[in-house]
Amino acid sequence: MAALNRIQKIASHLDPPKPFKFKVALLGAAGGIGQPLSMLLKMSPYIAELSLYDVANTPGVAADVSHMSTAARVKGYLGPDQLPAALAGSNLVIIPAGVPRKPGMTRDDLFNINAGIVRTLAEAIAAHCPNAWVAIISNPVNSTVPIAAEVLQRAGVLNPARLFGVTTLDVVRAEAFLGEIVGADPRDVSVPVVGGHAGITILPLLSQARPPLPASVTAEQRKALMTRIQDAGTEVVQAKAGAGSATLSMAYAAARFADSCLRAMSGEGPVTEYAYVRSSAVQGLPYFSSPLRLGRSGVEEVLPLGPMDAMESENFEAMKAELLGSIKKGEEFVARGPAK
Ligand SMILES: NC(=O)C1=CN([C@@H]2O[C@H](COP(=O)(O)OP(=O)(O)OC[C@H]3O[C@@H](n4cnc5c(N)ncnc54)[C@H](O)[C@@H]3O)[C@@H](O)[C@H]2O)C=CC1
Ligand SMILES: O=C([O-])CC(=O)C(=O)O
Repeated sequence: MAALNRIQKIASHLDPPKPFKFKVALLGAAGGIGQPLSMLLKMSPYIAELSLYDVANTPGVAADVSHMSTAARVKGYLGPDQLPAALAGSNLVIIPAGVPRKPGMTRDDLFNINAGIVRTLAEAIAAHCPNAWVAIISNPVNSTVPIAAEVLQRAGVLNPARLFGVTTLDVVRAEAFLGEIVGADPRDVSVPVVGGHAGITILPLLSQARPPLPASVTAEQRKALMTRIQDAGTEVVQAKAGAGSATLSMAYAAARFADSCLRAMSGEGPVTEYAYVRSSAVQGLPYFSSPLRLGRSGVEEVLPLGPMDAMESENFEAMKAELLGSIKKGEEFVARGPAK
């Protein structure tokens, strides 16, 4: 027994427990993404307090998740009156609040409802946790991130190094699909995915994939893989046939993104992650998803996109007008002010 205790003591010294120190707020916690994401976040070794906010059903979700035997303390908050308390002291705020697509819709078709939701939530963040890192999942991401940025800027608290559009699901899908093709564990696969988060603005850089695509893959098959990654959200929307869009894979992707943020905040850097951020990576496009080096203070460096082959360069040029249009649409929405 004494020997076992000694071994346990040595082992815990070699692998010290993670600091359970951060408060993470999840806005939209009772939804299709919010519920499985609540569960995954409750398992994070970095989270001391998990704040679950929604306009419906949070007491049940919070009660359920709080019974998991992991360290994070869980609190549920319901409705706008409880939003300030949900946010106060948060280090990271994750936002999957808003409506999802149905078959036949584009992400931009969600703008009219989700733009107002993101604006309201960003106003509350500016007032109650202005230094938090903010990760936006709500679609259309290409516009909702500029909306949040404009709100935070008008409140005088914008830190572009801490505002992210979550595009991790595009990377996760690229890894899964390439893993299938090359017969590798997706965890050993890497594919940069840059640009934005809708249709052709999603640009997988297959020429930089590791392991590389086999030489036997034809240009046509390469193009088909690129298109599948770009349309993967629609693939799920159609398969769910009216019951929503990706929720489980999105929760997985968001948990992975949150883990990267919390590792970076903890100083366990350098952490490399992809996200849609305000940057000067591409001339004429104030927001772009790039590989990022994250550190304690947020984005410490926007990393280069790297070389593109002819097909990728063509797509890169083709996406620019659409991405800029979506950015401007978000910015103009905030400039117009609330509907009278
Ligand atoms: N960035 C990405 O890669 C992805 C983004 N999405 C987007 O995520 C969003 C959420 O999707 P789901 O969870 O499937 O939708 P859902 O409808 O299942 O859940 C949304 C939740 O947001 C809540 N909500 C609505 N208004 C709110 C407000 N003002 N404050 C707080 N909560 C509010 C609802 O009560 C609901 O619980 C959609 O806009 C969807 O398009 C979905 C998948 C991937
Ligand atoms: O496609 C949708 O509407 C949801 C989404 O963003 C995705 O799955 O990538």
